[in-house]
Amino acid sequence: MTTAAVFGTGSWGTAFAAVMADSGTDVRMWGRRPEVVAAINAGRNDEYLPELALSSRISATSDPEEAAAGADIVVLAVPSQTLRDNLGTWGSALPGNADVVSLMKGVELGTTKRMSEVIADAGGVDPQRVVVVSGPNLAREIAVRQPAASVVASSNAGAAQRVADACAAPYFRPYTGPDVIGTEIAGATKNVIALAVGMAEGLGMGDNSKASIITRGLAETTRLGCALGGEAVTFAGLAGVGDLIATCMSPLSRNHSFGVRLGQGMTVDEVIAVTKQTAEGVKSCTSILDLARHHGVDVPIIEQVDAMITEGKAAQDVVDALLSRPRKAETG
Ligand SMILES: NC(=O)c1ccc[n+]([C@@H]2O[C@H](COP(=O)([O-])OP(=O)(O)OC[C@H]3O[C@@H](n4cnc5c(N)ncnc54)[C@H](O)[C@@H]3O)[C@@H](O)[C@H]2O)c1
Ligand SMILES: O=P(O)(O)OC[C@H](O)CO
Repeated sequence: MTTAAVFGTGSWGTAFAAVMADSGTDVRMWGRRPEVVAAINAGRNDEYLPELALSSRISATSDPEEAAAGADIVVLAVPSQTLRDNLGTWGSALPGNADVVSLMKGVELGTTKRMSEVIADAGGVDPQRVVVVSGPNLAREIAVRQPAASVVASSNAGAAQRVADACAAPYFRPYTGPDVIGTEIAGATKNVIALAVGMAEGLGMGDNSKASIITRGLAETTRLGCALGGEAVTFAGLAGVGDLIATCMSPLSRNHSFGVRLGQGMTVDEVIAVTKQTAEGVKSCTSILDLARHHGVDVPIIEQVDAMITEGKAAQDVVDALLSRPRKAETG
């Protein structure tokens, strides 16, 4: 019997806990808010996933030691920019022999580290034990057991296989792979492209415009990921184009919805004020742009999203800037 600990009781931490429970894995969740912990122990997490009745295989605690004790797999699902501080607080509770899974889709501000690098760095975890799960996995669809697939990536094939075994459910199909860098860059960057697509939708643009941003967004995501050491094939797969389509097209995506509001004319601060959950692209656009500049990669859409988020550039000016760039060959 596999036992997993899930750190983070938000949408995806809870939905992934439910997937693992449906796979036959016992799950203990750690949450910082006592009312959410109590709700989970009563079989619900209504604040994040009101449609989900939790399995009796899932329990919760506010004590990180209790959550992690004896876990074969530790799953991390807190907002990306909080991971380092969290690991500083409870990283020492993680069992030395557990596989450590990142569900997070962000790049750390300041350091430009991917989440697997932060886990190794701040959690003292051997990179051979780090696994990344990423794909078209909108939590609210998974919570009602709609079929979806995902990528379980690790440089250690055994670790990827163990995690895939612990989350394979009748409606959730994990595919293993070795490309940690590509999987993480694809997951973090699609959030930024979804902000741009949402912004276009908010301006009243239709499917041609959105498909154009998605496709050119995939081109710059692939360029960046490959420059960092990722494999091009990853960007054509579930963690790449699969997640990009889901996030850019779905009203369930927080990043997409954030972009729609910007396109409708709200300011960044106004949107933040009405956004309760994590929209990772809002913070990671700057760290991803920093990564791209450091590696000399041209990322015009990410650059414009960053200007919209950090400088308050107007949505229409973003569109004008993108359309007035010098023309070039599509593959260039
Ligand atoms: N929701 C999805 O559909 C989905 C799917 C795949 C991946 N992800 C990724 O999973 C990660 C988590 O997203 P989510 O949807 O669960 O977010 P969420 O906003 O629903 O939940 C975040 C959780 O972290 C907690 N939290 C917030 N600040 C914290 C802090 N400083 N310390 C500790 N805990 C803190 C919140 O209380 C909440 O329990 C993100 O990187 C996201 O991109 C989300
Ligand atoms: O709601 P978002 O925008 O964080 O996207 C959720 C997932 O990453 C989709 O796979």
